[in-house]
Amino acid sequence: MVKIAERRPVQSKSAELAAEQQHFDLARKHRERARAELGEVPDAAVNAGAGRRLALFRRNRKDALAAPEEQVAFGRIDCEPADPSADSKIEDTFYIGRETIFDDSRQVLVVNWQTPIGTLYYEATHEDPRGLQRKRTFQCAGNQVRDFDDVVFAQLAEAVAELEGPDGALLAELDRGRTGAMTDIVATIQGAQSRLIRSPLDQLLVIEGGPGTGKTAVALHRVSWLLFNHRDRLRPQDVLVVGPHPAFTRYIRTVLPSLGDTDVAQLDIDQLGPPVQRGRPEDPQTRRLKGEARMARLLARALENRVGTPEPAERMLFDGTFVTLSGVEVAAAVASARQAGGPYAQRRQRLRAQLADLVRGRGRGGPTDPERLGPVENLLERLWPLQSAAAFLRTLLGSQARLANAAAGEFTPEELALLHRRGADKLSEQIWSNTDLPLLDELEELLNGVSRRYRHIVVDEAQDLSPMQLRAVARRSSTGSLTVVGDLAQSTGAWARDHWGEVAEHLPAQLPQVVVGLRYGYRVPRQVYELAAELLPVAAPDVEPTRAVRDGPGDPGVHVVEPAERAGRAALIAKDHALGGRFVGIVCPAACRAEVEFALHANDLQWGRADQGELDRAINLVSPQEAKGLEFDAVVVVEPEEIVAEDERGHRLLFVALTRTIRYLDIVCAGDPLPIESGPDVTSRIPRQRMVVEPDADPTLDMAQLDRLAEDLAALVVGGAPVPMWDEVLQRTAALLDERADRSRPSGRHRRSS
Ligand SMILES: Nc1ncnc2c1ncn2[C@@H]1O[C@H](COP(=O)(O)OP(=O)(O)OP(=O)(O)O)[C@@H](O)[C@H]1O
Repeated sequence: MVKIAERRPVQSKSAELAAEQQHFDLARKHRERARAELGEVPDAAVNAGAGRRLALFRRNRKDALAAPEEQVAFGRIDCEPADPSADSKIEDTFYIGRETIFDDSRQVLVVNWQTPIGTLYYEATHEDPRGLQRKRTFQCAGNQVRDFDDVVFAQLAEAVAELEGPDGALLAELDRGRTGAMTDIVATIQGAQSRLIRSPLDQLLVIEGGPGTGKTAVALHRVSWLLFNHRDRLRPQDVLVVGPHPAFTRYIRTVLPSLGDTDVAQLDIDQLGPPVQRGRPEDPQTRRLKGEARMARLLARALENRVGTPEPAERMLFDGTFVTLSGVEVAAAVASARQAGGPYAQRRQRLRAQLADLVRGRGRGGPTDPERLGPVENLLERLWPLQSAAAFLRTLLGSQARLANAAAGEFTPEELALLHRRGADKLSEQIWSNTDLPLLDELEELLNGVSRRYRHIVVDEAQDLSPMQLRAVARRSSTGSLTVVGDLAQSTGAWARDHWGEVAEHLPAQLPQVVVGLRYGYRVPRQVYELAAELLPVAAPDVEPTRAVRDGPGDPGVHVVEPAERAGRAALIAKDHALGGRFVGIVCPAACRAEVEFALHANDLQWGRADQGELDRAINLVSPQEAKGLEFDAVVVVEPEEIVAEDERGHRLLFVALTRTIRYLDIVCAGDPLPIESGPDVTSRIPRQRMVVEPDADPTLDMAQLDRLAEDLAALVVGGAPVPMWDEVLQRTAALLDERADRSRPSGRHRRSS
């Protein structure tokens, strides 16, 4: 089954490299043979369905194979000989790669990283070598072996106390330039990470750890490992990965396919609810209230309150024949539908069937033909109205009386006032806030039952989710098997948490709940982490700092400037990094957003917008909230005091902003670069930069520049207001421009062509 190699005599490194290259070439030849064979499987199948499944199987297998130019293996392990005293010492050597490769006599040339043998590669340490003599890590260019590093466990045990520090391969990997897409880490998974990746399926596993400890990477590799090792119980379609926002989901979406797992659903938390128009802002108090678990009870009661009471006699006319049902018998049918379990729509069906039976029963003469039961439908609609989640919620929030009825003493009048709002005249024009989405999802469940359930769910950045959002996750779990990922020191927003128990209490409880931490920081360079960690005593005193595994190219740059220079300086620093070929993130608080966009534009720079799920430019503009989970080669943090002011747990938000870089950090500010003392209310002392757009036309402005200016303005409008308000924004903009034109040119108004 496995390749057994003769113990090699000690060779020169170049001879060893040549031998390794020979093995790599051989394995590649057989990988290509396997690829060719997949293309040659005959199409003939017993029927069309089987043919389609066969074609899909072939396509998936082919997609899972690494590209022809990719290296066949990234490591090798040499096991201790079974009998070291025997004369002819034979050792087992296994090459570890992304997929198993056989030669044509079914000898294994490369072993898949997800197998128990692959696990040895990641988890052997000098303290517990797990029967290994040596672990070899290859450095390759494509399939060409350039070099390798060996860890000989016996020697290592003598030489070091701790193996979890970075090895050469890991450092090289961490120094790789970033793009807008996360990549897999199969070649350099660390021991503690490996243990989490292959930890049992049947549990609710919380993976916690500081920024850049690899939580997301581990959770995604865990999905791949579980899919491989639990093929009998888990198919890709049984797994859901939930992220905090669209930019994050886009950022991670290629990792699983690169591991060969193509059909795993990856959604951001707001996609769990029904698809509706979003963009309504919500004040923090209402946001907090709408996230509370008691909202679920309010919705359930409100729905039950919609069920009507019959008249003392319900009279219906069927093709000239009157049928009368007594209010008592109809009420009994309603009561039995109320008591029946299941979603509202299902119980409505049950009531319909009961009413139909009643009108046909005991010689009453009601029609048997379902087509002719119109009057029953009318009664049903009056007693048990059919409704969509959106229509129901709009009506409920728009009615003080309905809210008060559903509150059942569980909400104060002030809280009900926070919930009450006038809905749009038409349902199609209703704009929903993000906090409405879990309410809609809850209603969808109450009305129709959840449509899709998964056997394993990963929830990333879970520390911020409200109880209502967690319920939306929980109801999609069919087994209680979850991987929950997060960092309490990065927990901000209306639902900032200090304990994992506050999250887990809203998740399924049928399986054991286990919290495990990762302690080594792979992303953030030591100098940057040390600066950011100064916030921890204020931001999250109970959270243990991580240990950064590597140094960065230098200390963070701190640029304290006049407010008027702030945005321009940030843009120029970002530009310099981008010209150096770096992937740049400008983490910018809302208060400085307009000035930074203006400065980028003035410098002729294009930028990606995380709020539109884009991280596709060399320079990307990201809010501190959107920055969660993301990383860049270089990060420019604008005005830390404003970031602190943006959230009740503002120091945590700043901690997030400062820990997004893998190499360079620049802070550009007019206030304090590291406002440890300040709280959310102190920023009034930072002079605000007011943007002044002079209406005088630049005589050199050409059509292309005009178009670009228009595009930028349009992007501001799109990101700043919901679609139905665009006209309003544009009219106000026009009025402002008129005003400016009047002020600067007393003799005339600027003219808009009609
Ligand atoms: N074993 C590893 N080998 C190579 N790179 C790694 C390893 N572990 C983590 N990384 C890299 O470190 C970076 C941070 O990883 P990841 O985003 O998973 O961290 P995180 O703990 O989820 O961070 P955050 O809390 O900021 O979201 C990523 O670029 C990831 O690829």
